[in-house]
Amino acid sequence: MSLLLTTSNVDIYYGSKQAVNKVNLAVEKGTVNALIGPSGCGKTTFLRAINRMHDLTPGARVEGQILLDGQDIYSAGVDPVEVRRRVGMVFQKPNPFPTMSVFDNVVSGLKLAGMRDQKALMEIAERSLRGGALWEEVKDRLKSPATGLSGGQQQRLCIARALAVEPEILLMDEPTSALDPASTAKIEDLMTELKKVTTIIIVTHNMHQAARVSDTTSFFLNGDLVEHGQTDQLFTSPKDERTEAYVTGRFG
Ligand SMILES: Nc1ncnc2c1ncn2[C@@H]1O[C@H](COP(=O)(O)OP(=O)(O)OP(=O)(O)O)[C@@H](O)[C@H]1O
Repeated sequence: MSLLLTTSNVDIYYGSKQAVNKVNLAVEKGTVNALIGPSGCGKTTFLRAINRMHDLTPGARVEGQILLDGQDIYSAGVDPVEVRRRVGMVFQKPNPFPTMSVFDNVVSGLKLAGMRDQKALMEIAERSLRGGALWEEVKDRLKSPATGLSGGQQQRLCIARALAVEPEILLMDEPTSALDPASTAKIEDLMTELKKVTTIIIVTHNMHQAARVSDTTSFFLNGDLVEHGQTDQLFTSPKDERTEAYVTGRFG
């Protein structure tokens, strides 16, 4: 295993309000890492810092250091667009581009980057849709509108779209919270496959989901990273009494 992402003393502010305090976290390549904690504890705020999404939020500010493969993604001269290619994101609600076909959704990032070779685009679309466990369901309707897919299929399409540009990290912000149990199970199964090609950081409200899918878990409370560890250890023998209270359902 090798370290892929390291955050050092990361503070995040919205105006004068501090939402994340001095977070130090190390993520190994090829793992699934869950961020858990009660509503408003800063999970999403921290996740969005990892691909410079806060650049787009007026008043938001990130301090400290986030190293991706040894490079500080906030240092001068680093292009945020390139950071977002290296660090993809899947949101709570599936958000395929509504006017585009299934195929065009998957290859949209590559086309934007200037790729025109149809054969290469088709190969990447197939590989990405297979990666998103969606190929068999859509291979005969690649030119149909993406909005014709079910919610669960749309979310797997968004995963395929993220995979098409070969991200080193895939951020997932409660990716199954808008889905039914069968679609949720498909995406949970998929995560185990995805870590062969990328590294996942997932925000989830669902502790059972964190326990099922992740290798490590980080417990956040009031903007602090209270405890980080191997998922089994964190759920069965937490070191901090606040973690124990949360994982045993005493609050949150
Ligand atoms: N754009 C924003 N402007 C101002 N404050 C914000 C903004 N986004 C989030 N916050 C605040 O920052 C804190 C952390 O919010 P965040 O969404 O990161 O929490 P969370 O743990 O992801 O919560 P949830 O589980 O409910 O999604 C909260 O107090 C929230 O109100």
